[in-house]
Formats: sequence, C-alpha cells, structure tokens
Amino acid sequence: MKIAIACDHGGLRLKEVLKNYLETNGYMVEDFGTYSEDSCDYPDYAGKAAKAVASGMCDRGIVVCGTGIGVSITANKVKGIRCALCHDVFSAKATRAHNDTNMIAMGQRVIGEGLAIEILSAWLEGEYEGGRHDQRIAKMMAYERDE
Ligand SMILES: O=C(CO)[C@H](O)[C@H](O)[C@H](O)COP(=O)(O)O
Repeated sequence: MKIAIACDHGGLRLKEVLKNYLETNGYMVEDFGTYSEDSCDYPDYAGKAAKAVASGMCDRGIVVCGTGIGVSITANKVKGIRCALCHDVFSAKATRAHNDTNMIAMGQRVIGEGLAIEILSAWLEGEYEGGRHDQRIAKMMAYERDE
C-alpha cells in the first residue's frame, strides 16, 4: 500500500514519527512536505497529498497540522476524498468501518506520538463494512456533484 503524507510546520515532528512507523512496517510513503519547521500554509501540502490519493497515485493519505483541522478541511475539498480527523482509536476504527475514509488527519498539538501511532495503525488495518453504509457514502459523495 502506498501512503501520501503531508504536514505544515505545526505537524512536522508528528509527520516524521508517522512516516518512520509506516516505512518500518513495510508501507511505501510519498512525502509531500513540508520538510522544515519554518512557518508555512497547510493547504499547500495537504492539498498535494489529497490530490495524490484522489488521482490513484497513492492508496491512502495522512495529513498533520497543529490541530488536524486545517489539513482535514483542505483534504475534504478535493473530489473523491473522505478525510477523518481522529484523536482516538475508536473513531479511527469506526471511520474505516462506516465511512470508508481514504485519508486521516491528526493534530500534533493535540495528542502524543504513542497514541497517534495507535490511531494510525487501527485506521490502516480497519476494514470497510459496506452494507447499509454504501448508500450513506453515495449520498455524501453526491454533494460533490451538487445533486
Ligand atoms: O490549521 C490549523 C488550525 O486549524 C493548524 O493547527 C495549523 O497548524 C495552525 O493554524 C498553525 O498555526 P501557527 O500559529 O501559524 O503555528
């Protein structure tokens, strides 16, 4: 599985931790930056990762900023993206099972590294349940087409 990852200056340290976890566990990682703690604008980086997932270049995406909010809003503006902001393991599992999310967002200023890794691991391993959730996702995605 190939994973797109991106952050702003407020998420750089956590992005590096998550990237290291992914590479250690056999995932391919495409890092869309940022690469330093110099102040920058999160849409520039979260947008690139989201487009890589939407185009099929990457299978899933992870975005990190201070709160996770700015990067998740940005990612969800890209057609085909369902990005969940998760700061607990229950939500990470539920959003794979019910929402079939293809991206996850986290905030470096909100949670610690150990919890972030547990959340990421649960999300990566989580399976979409299908069934009653199919029609809900279809209705959600229809808003992209203004239906
Ligand atoms: O987008 C955010 C808030 O929703 C992120 O937390 C950013 O990382 C944050 O806004 C950056 O703030 P800074 O004061 O420029 O470091």
